[in-house]
Amino acid sequence: MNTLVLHFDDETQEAERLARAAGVECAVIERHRFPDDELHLRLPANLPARVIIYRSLHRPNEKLLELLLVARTAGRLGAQHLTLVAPYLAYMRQDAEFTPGEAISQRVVGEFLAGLFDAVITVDPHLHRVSSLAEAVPVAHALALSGAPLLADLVASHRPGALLLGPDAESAQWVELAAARHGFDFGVCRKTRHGDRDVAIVLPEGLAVAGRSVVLLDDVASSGHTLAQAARLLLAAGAASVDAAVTHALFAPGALALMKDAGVGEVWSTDCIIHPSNAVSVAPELAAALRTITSH
Ligand SMILES: O=P(O)(O)OC[C@H]1O[C@H](OP(=O)(O)OP(=O)(O)O)[C@H](O)[C@@H]1O
Repeated sequence: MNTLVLHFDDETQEAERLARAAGVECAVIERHRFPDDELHLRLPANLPARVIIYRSLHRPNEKLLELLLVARTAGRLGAQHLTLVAPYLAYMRQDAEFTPGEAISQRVVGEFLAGLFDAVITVDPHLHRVSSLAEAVPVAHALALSGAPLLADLVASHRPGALLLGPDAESAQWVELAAARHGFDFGVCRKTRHGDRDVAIVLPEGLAVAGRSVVLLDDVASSGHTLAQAARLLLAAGAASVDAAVTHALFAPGALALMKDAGVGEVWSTDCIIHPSNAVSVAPELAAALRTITSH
């Protein structure tokens, strides 16, 4: 055994899926919380040269400290090459100082991770003003995969003939990819964000939605307002149905209810973030990405 996947006990299934797909062993990191809230972690005592840490970084704050403890300990226990597989990568949205004094969290967290790991693999990181993951997380191997092909296949099997719609300009990349893969009709809305839970959306001009089965495709659903607002407009314009497919099921409390109230039917997601809407696993893609790193 020269490669091992390490994971925490709340992501056992996902880490095991990855280990199976990659053909490597996996082991759990034991975690105990002391009465004063400090963490006690315990890794397998003898580690191989290559270690992969599986940690999806939604609700990230404590997880980042765990990664510091794990990575430093893994190095002491014999690991020579550390890969972080973080299907959801946190703190990628704040990539600039929009008002003076703000932390540029993407840079700080990216440099923090680069100080711990030799390679980072993630899926659909929310990057805007930087053009590649390596710019945000300056490691030797920074790989950003996309959940869009998997979601496209899912939509093709559940809603053949659907009209695919991206809720904002950013989503055009995923909608175009999915449309090219299966020949869906598609369109991209315009979105203006006024606040965390306040977005205005304009449907694409001239796109006929009446009677169509529409599937909204996006990278993340968080408060659910983007998808809910798009669904309201589509149903008001005569769409026969509106479903939604997202890579990252962040879903803040109340988000799903909001979307259902707006008329969204099915909600599908990848297993990047564990959620009842998970309908497809990214493990095979993550395993393929791992192989490209280990071949170096
Ligand atoms: O469920 P919600 O709370 O509506 O959030 C989800 C939306 O937020 C993100 O875009 P965002 O509006 O942040 O784009 P921006 O980064 O360009 O502001 C993401 O791409 C979704 O479209």
